Amino acid sequence: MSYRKGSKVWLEDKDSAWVEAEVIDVKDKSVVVLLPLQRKKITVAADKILPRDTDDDLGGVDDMTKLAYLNEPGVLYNLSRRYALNEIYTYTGSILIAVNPFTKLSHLYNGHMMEQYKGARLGELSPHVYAVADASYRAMMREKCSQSILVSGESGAGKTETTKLIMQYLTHVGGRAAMDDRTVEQQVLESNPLLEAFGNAKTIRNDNSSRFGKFVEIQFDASGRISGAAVRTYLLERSRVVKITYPERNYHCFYQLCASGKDAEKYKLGHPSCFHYLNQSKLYELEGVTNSEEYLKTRKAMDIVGISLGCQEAIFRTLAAILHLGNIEFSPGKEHDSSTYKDSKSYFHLQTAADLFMCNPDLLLSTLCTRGIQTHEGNIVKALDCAAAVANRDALAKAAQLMYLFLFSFEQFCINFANEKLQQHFNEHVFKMEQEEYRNEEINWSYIEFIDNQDVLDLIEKKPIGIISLLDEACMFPKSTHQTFSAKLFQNLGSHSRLEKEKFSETDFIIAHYAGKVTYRTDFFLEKNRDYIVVEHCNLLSSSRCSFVSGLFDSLSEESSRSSYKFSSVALRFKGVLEAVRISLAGYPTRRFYSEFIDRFGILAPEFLYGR
Ligand SMILES: Nc1ncnc2c1ncn2[C@@H]1O[C@H](COP(=O)(O)OP(=O)(O)OP(=O)(O)O)[C@@H](O)[C@H]1O
Repeated sequence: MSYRKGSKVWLEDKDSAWVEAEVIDVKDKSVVVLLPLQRKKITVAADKILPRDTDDDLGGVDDMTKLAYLNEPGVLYNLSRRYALNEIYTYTGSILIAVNPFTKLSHLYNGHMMEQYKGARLGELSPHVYAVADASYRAMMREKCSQSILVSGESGAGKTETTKLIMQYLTHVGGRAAMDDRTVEQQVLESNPLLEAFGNAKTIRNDNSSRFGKFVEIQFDASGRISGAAVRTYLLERSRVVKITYPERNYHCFYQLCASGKDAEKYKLGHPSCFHYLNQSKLYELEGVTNSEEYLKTRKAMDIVGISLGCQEAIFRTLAAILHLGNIEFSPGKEHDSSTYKDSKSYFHLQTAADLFMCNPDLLLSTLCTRGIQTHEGNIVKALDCAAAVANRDALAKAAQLMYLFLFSFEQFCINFANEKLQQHFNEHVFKMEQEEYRNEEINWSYIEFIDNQDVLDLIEKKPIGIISLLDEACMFPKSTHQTFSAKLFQNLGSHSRLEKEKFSETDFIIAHYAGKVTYRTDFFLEKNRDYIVVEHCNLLSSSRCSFVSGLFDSLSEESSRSSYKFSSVALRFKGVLEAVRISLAGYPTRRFYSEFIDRFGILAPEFLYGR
């Protein structure tokens, strides 16, 4: 890009990312710019500035592709100008960007608005999440094939709210007339409080943060009416059950149950401050939320989605058992390095937890304080000291893992692999749509280059030599350790441009992902990949007469809170959006309606203009 005196530009800035500037002198490889707001002149390298749109439309544009310069500062500036006017939605072509308003914008979401967007072409009305939902509904009806809407963003960005709005819209256009029975759509919407009670918790960023991934499927019949729905959840953050720090909370359901009055009494529960798994953070209430009312809402949601009373009872009994389990403390036993319950208070919680789990208290105690080891001579039982018994207790509460020191790395690896897959899908999708548009407009164009992350995907999933294949292979040999796995990894893939060895470790590796480099600790990779479960815990849980327990624990798995933040540093926050912008930029990014174009540039070719 060449600049001239008077060019309006953006200058990179440590504090505010980008500031407005104007070129006042151009030298060989540098330029002198004036910062009008700061009233100073500075000389900077030419690659530190980017061109700025001079068409100063104060309201911003509703589609980024209308920006004269599609670059990061232009995109951010446009979003902020719109945000200032409460315009939270903006398109980038067919992608909708939503900026969380953190306040109720009731004029945006109501029956009247839904009617407005029904059947309207994408882009005809102001950008809105209803428009995206409508476009996919129409595409499904037209093409007779399934459609997917991907909602992504960092924690607190508004994914859950957006998903609910999409569901509300789809139930509006695809809903049936009210019947005397509960409708499928009602059940779909009503399942939200239920999922939130058991899978959401307060975090630093979000009072109601979903600590699990969610895949919502809504099925329609040939006439476009909703015929069924399913919600699949995965990757619950299990470590939260046993460990929380201020100002976060454990899962909402625990506080709800403690505030449930009679039910709490039945399960010998009291104020959350009495329970180790809840009192580590000393924060029990949420602003604007009453735990006892939320409990009733959760129960109602359970009724609506058809969970029987018996099953509801089993679920809450299990939750109560977990809280009692957390209060069992240990002291050294008679033998060296052994442990037992500490005092009568701990015994009370042990007894209560066993009652609630519906298992034998002696079996529960031995499960907590001993560990079976397989040897050539057969099985032997090893006593656990107090610290190990505590870890074992927490592992039982989380229902699988023994230690969580480096626990997250494998999950982080899986999540980032999924992100790579999504990124590839996203690139190809945007790219294909560009192609299609050029074809429709009969525009000559040449192949657009875009960031292809196939090499990262090959590194991870290629057969027979990729990280996953090598890991699977290592898991088949009982003598493998994470050291032998890492050695094999570097031996086979050490020269791959996306893989590096961590300098200060023999076994950690680094992957250069599309969004940046991430270090993985391999310590628990093998165990995790084998889906390691402490045998004693399985035995205890399967001895339980409560059928729900095994189901609940089966479905639990870990999610790394670290990883969810990893890809969301400020610099990477707009990665996906900017990639879409980059693809547009490589093609024909500036789009004007024909009439607008003639208005503005017609004067340059009057003969052509008037000839028409
Ligand atoms: N469209 C919206 N209108 C008003 N408020 C919103 C909107 N979207 C999000 N919010 C507010 O932001 C909060 C966080 O949003 P949400 O829980 O949807 O984030 P999330 O991306 O799902 O976060 P997490 O990944 O932590 O679960 C909501 O509780 C709500 O207060």
